Amino acid sequence: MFIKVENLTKSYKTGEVTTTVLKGVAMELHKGEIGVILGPSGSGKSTLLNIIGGIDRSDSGTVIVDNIKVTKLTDDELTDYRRDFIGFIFQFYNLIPNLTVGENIEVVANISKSPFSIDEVLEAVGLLDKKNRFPKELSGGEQQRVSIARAVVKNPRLLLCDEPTGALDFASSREILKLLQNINKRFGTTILMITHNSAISGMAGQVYRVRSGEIVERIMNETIIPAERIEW
Ligand SMILES: Nc1ncnc2c1ncn2[C@@H]1O[C@H](COP(=O)(O)OP(=O)(O)OP(=O)(O)O)[C@@H](O)[C@H]1O
Repeated sequence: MFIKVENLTKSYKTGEVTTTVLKGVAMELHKGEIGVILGPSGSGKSTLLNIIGGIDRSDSGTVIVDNIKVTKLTDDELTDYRRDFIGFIFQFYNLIPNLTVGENIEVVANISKSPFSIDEVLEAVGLLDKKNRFPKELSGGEQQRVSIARAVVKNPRLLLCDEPTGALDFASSREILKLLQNINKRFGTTILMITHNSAISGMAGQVYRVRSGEIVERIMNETIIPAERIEW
């Protein structure tokens, strides 16, 4: 199993108040698969994704990604794990405004162990002709495509997407989902994506529905819907 999460718990303490965010979560995902985590706001989706990606730590339980016991890593090992294995895509693109599209991607390629070529990745996201533009000269959908190229260029073993279409209109969202499906096919990248939009779940091999810090449903899709056919 490529991702294996067992009995994961996490609480946050603010002053006297303790909020239990994950209550014994278990999930798994095969190599090369697209998984979706579906659930309402505040249900613990980002916390789960961040622990899998080594941005946050659990209180107890285990996360194993490609045979790496993430929950046992030291802080330094977690930094290497994030840099070498994980690509992150967030709702907001976090591009560096005074660098061009090409340079935004190059920054990541330069610190990667076995990066893809910048032009190959830009071509895959359909932005090769905009390589010398600055982020502010692009639409929101195009900026998100740059952030996908930036996450993919390092040749990550796992791509983690937190509401990647959250800031986009329907047409741009569908383009982004199509692109993620293409990246999964073309580079064989395993993708785990958070959304609160249940229409998106059709494009995934597996869907985990989260409610109040618990997995309440696991759906295995026999047929995967091409993103261009998704409607909402
Ligand atoms: N650093 C933190 N300190 C305190 N509470 C936190 C922290 N991070 C998250 N929480 C709380 O944990 C709960 C789950 O948050 P999380 O972001 O994982 O949910 P989510 O399902 O991703 O929500 P959304 O879809 O709104 O992003 C929320 O009640 C949130 O307020």
